[in-house]
Amino acid sequence: MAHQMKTFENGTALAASLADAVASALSAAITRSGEATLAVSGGSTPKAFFEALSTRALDWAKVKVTLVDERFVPEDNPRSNHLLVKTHLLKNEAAAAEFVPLYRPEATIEDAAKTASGIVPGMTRPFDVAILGMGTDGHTASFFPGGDHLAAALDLTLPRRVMTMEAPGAGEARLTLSFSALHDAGLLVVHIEGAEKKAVLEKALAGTDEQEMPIRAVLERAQTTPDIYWAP
Ligand SMILES: O=C1O[C@H](COP(=O)(O)O)[C@@H](O)[C@H](O)[C@H]1O
Repeated sequence: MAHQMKTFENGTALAASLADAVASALSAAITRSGEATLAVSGGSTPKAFFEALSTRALDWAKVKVTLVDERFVPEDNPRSNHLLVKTHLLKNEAAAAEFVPLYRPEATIEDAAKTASGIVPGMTRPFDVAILGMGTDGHTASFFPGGDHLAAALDLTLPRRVMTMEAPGAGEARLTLSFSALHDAGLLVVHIEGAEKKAVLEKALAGTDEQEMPIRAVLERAQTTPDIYWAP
């Protein structure tokens, strides 16, 4: 299993180093292509990283930001990942970035996924940067164990798209980027913190069943070797 493990003394040091790496990758993409794309995860882990990244000086007006996954809830819902990104990332220097949400106020989540697939960045070419998280059940993005569309979400022969996912451990119905849209990002990061998640990662690295622990798809089959950022 190929991956780079980057270990830090604490979450603050991790956040600063990850923000520097992401800012550098986005700047390089802007120099190369005139624009850059960034997909970020939600949850509780990325807040300090978002705060640090928001202060990094780069041409944010040329950066499109979207989410790796989202609950099917509007932006003002406290469980919205959009709200998290708006509160902690889209400010300071990063206020100039364009945010493209996965959530769409359509009648059904299937319609929302279809609409989002036509709009969000990363659907026609690889993301410049994708930051994944991981739950203690071994999910990443909204690739949940027992998810109704898990097999299709992890199938690299299927097109890049936004998909729907329902799973016992997911709470609300989810919108998620497919693995095909994430695995070849220019910079692919798995960001985890705490002893419990380190133990989950070690368990994932010791086995192969992706249905049991979908993070294994990233660790085993991503085209881009993931950098794993961890702090206690
Ligand atoms: O449900 C989610 O959980 C994971 C991990 O979240 P955390 O709170 O344990 O950091 C996250 O990566 C994903 O984007 C989110 O929707």
